[in-house]
Amino acid sequence: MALRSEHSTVYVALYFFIIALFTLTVGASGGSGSKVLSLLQPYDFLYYSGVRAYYGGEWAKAAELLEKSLQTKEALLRTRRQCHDDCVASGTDALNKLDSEEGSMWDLWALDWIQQRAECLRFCIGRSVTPTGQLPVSNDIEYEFDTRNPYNFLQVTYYKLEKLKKAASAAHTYFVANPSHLEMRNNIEKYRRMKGVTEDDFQDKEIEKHWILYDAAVQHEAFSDWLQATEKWKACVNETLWQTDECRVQCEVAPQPLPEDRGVDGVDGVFEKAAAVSLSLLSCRQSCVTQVATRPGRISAQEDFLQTQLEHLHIAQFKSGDVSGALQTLRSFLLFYPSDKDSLDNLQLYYETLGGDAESHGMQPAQEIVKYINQSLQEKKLLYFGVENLNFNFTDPDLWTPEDVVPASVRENWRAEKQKINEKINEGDQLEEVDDSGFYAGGPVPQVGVTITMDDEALNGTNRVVLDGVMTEKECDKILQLATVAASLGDGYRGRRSPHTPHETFEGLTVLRAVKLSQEGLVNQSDTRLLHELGERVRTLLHSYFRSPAGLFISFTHLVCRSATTDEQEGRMDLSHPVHVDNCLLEPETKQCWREPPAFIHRDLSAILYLNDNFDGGELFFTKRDAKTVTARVKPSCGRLVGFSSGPVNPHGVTAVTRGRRCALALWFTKGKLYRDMEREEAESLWAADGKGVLKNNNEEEEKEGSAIAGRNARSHATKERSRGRNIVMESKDEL
Ligand SMILES: O=C(O)CCC(=O)C(=O)O
Ligand SMILES: [Fe+3]
Repeated sequence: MALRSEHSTVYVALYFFIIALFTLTVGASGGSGSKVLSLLQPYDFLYYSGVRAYYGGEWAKAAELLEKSLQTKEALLRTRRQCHDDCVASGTDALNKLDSEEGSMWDLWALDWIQQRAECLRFCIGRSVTPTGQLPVSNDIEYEFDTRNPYNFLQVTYYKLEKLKKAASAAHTYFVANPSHLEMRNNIEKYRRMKGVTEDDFQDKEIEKHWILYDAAVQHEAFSDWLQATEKWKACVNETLWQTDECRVQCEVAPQPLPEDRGVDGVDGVFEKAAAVSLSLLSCRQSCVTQVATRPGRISAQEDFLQTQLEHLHIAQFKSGDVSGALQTLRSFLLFYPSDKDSLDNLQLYYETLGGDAESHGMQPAQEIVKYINQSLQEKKLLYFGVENLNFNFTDPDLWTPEDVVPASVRENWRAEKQKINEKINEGDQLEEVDDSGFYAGGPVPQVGVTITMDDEALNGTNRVVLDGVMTEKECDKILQLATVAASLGDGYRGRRSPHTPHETFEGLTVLRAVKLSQEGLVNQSDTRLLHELGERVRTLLHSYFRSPAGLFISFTHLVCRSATTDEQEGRMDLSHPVHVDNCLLEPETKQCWREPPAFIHRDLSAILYLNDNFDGGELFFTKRDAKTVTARVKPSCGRLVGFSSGPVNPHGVTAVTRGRRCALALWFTKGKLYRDMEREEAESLWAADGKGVLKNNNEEEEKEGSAIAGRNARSHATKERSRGRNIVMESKDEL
């Protein structure tokens, strides 16, 4: 990627620029140099120095500087926030005069107020931060911190310093924001197997509290624990409001780029310029809604984030018996959506239950929500005025904005855009059957005894196939046995609730884990070899059947068993695996599929090899892009293989497993060598290292067990080709 190599140039330029500024600052401070040094230094300078130390192999220094850059950035945000609060508290004088007798000089009092606030902030921030530390950082540095890249450097640095717990935490922190980073996933697996590292060490250092609360609330809901759910949703709403406020304050106190000057042709007088500055500020504040609602590692924000929380809170309160609380939350929600039919019906129901009306119960909407909405509405009014009359560009982050706030001309533009989207959706309907994966079903099946049971036509779709006879009964038994033993030994997934439904448990085994277990003599080695070989068998079959235009590499293999729990299973409405597409995020409403993380965007071909049929439910089904219209169903049985291209032509899910245990070997293939399964190669090299390996070790540079970590680093130099362009700054820091 061009961006990556550009970075190094940017770094060098940035480095000299910062050095020059830094030297000037320290030089100018003369005798009071020590005072300057005790102030907050520029965190971009610290980061850059840390990166330099990293490349120089000065690990202790690199760790110190990188840590300090993160801490300094955090301290800078806190300082600005504190100064904002102090200056707001002490700066009411000039504002009061706006309402006074001398109101005729309102413009001067307003300017006086602005000047006082500016002076207060300048003095306050200057007490804690060096002048260079106050300068805005470049977009590149912002990008580095936003994508948590300092943790990418830190994880290798800690590893070199043998601080494994810290390394595990840094790796995890980075991975949360970069979930499709394969090398980091591999590293994390390695840390997991290292002595002295425990599950608790995988801590996200940058985790935001509202996401913890959100996930906890959803969990409590899944288990119908309504009291706990209420508590968590309440805390989540408060935390979301607080985070939004934090973000909004930074719009005021952090340096902002001035709106573009229209140059020599510019006709802007002072008021036009001031209007542009104020519109930028308001737009920045509004964008905080999106910022707070975007999970790390995701590109898009969660729509209606705060409003969704209120809806959930309302239901949790009602279910836990707090009807007054539910009524108050419902009234808060109705401020956003005053004509929402379900909410109005519920409101009526509450009035009837409690008798009287809301006022008679003192149930006003929450004050914070009232304030939030009033503030936001006023900002939107100003912003839309700017859009209509001052050529300002503004993207409204909210869906709840009332129509009458938006000027007619802007609404007209929206309507035209919506029309375009509808046309696209219709196009999407027609495109539904078009697959641009490059696969073309219908090739030969090169294995004796394997038959084509269902093709595209029988499966009602594109690039889908069901093959039978891929495994013998004996082979199925062997792999089922392997799954059972591994689960009883405690694989990572043992006894875990399924990530998809609370009514099932989930066990999983990878090839590498199986090899390790067989090395320890805990499972049968021939079973492990079979597990490995099946990957190759399926690859050969599908490569041929789908007439794969290029090489096909195994990207991930997972032996997965789903078991019905002992709870009540009757009348289950949920799915064992909700409808999804394997390589993109399906949005059934628009029939779009977004190829962005956390989807596994490198997956090109999917395969599921079934091992048994002695369970109830658990059928695989394909749907249209609406995720509702079922186009085909497949009942699992031993040796049955389903193969399909991983893209948007093949949304699929699994019906609830209501009795017994359903086991299958899931395999994903990729056309990009870059994304081949490194764990598989590691497993192969373990066999080779044992001296008993008949398997080919594709990776000549791979080091032997015991120095596998160092080996990966050595190798990454030798395989620059593979990693180039994937890392922002350098190849070798990614993979251990
Ligand atoms: O087990 C199955 O039949 C399908 C599983 C699946 O779709 C997946 O893991 O992505
Ligand atoms: Fe899938």
